[in-house]
Amino acid sequence: MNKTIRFDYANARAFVKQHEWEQLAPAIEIAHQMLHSRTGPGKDYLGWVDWPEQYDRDEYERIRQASARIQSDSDVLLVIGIGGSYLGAKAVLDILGHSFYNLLPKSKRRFPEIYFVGNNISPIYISHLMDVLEGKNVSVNVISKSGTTTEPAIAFRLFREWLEKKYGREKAKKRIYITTDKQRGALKKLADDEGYECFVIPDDIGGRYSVLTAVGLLPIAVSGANMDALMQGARDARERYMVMDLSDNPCYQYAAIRNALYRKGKTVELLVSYEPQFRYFAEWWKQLFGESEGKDGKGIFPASAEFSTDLHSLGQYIQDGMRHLFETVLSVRKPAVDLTVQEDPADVDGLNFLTGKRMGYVNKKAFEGTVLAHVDGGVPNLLVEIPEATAYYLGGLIYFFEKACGISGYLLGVNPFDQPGVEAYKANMFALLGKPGYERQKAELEARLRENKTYLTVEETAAYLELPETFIMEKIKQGRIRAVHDGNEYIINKEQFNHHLEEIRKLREFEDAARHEPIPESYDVKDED
Ligand SMILES: O=P(O)(O)OC[C@H]1O[C@H](O)[C@H](O)[C@@H](O)[C@@H]1O
Repeated sequence: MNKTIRFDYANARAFVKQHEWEQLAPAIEIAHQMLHSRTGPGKDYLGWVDWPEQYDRDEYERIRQASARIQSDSDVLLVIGIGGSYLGAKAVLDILGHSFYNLLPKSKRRFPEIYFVGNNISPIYISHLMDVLEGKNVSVNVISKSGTTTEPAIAFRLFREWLEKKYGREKAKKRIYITTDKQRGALKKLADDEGYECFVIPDDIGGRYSVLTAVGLLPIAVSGANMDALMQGARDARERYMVMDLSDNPCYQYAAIRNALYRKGKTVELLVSYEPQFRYFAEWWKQLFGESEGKDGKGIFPASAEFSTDLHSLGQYIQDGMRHLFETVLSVRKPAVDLTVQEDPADVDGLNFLTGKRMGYVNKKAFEGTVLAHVDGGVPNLLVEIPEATAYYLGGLIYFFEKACGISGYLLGVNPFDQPGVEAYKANMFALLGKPGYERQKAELEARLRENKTYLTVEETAAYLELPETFIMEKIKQGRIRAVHDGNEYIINKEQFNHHLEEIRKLREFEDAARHEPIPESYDVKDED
């Protein structure tokens, strides 16, 4: 009989009155109904609810076969994707794998090194990764539901070229695996045209809910992790967290208590772990809750911390700073490996009282002491504990948070399954990059950018004043515009000279008007700082 994931909110109960808790029960029931009868906002994105039961078995088999192929013909798998298209796989790999897996000698490693890329726009990151690939056999899994996300698309261009250079176009095709929409999108079309093997992100599962689909499963399978156990864990969790009754459903209790805390000003939730292997699980969780709840001017801000590391940096704030925090500690009952503290005859650090103690035990005491201190400091503490860091419990944990997030979003009164706010920066970025169709926005945004700057280069000053660069340069050289050398270029402090910008413009008008007459010597735009 499998053990269960434990949720304990005893260290938060002092912050929530009994009637506040009881009053949430009917709201939980409504949220449960909305989710299960598919009547709430975002109802077209509830495919994840029954996915652990209803996933496509044929595709699952194809994932297994593709992973075996990658394991046999590749030293490296590159996983290209961003947000929901990489965080889940990275989280699972980090927890189930070796902390330094990619660096292990080949004799200690049975499966390919795995690197995640296309999750930033950093040329440094990509060129450094290319250095690592020298002399290695590489396969690529490109993951994008929309197929048009900028970061993975740029990375894919670069690595596709890299593969084609190394293997030739035809052989490269056998090393490219695409995970995208079933029918639509640029990536799907490219995959069909080129004959890349394709896996599906179902229409009714959003990116942040997709880790148990091909999105997460292919990289997870390549890493050698047990995807059957992962799915079984999620399946059992689905069953376990189906109960509508708040008093008997830990998943709903988590949703309820965080909502109760939010209502009284605890607007930041810190997901805390004492194992660095959970770092990316927290990143996955942050996207899950951040994109699901942060809208309509509402939502708990999901943040994370790693203890005891961050107790030496953020610890002061958590203990003593603004009281808008609560913590959810993710704990593993039994560490996968343990070490013993050695005796030091000189006892220079005074720690001989720990001699013979297991490090896992010391970590546990750090955790227990911290919880008490933080609760005393006014930080409610929740605990989510898994028996062991295995694929089975991880599958359950993923489902626990996915469902809690959906319910929590409904309690908050938002659509937990859309993310309209993510588009704003994208539209601006496209406009600034000159994407066709964005011409009007481009001019407006560039004007705003110039307006918001303190320092302008010659080029920016020229654009700002709509004057030729040569004119600005000439006036700087004549000493009529004050500028300072910054490396090879001049920069102009716009704020300092703001009241003169108009005069610089006039200077130009004078010149234009009196093209044949000299500019009056007395007109000087130089000024005190
Ligand atoms: O899978 P993709 O379509 O490339 O999307 C990747 C990510 O980017 C977007 O900006 C969304 O906000 C995320 O929810 C999504 O996970």
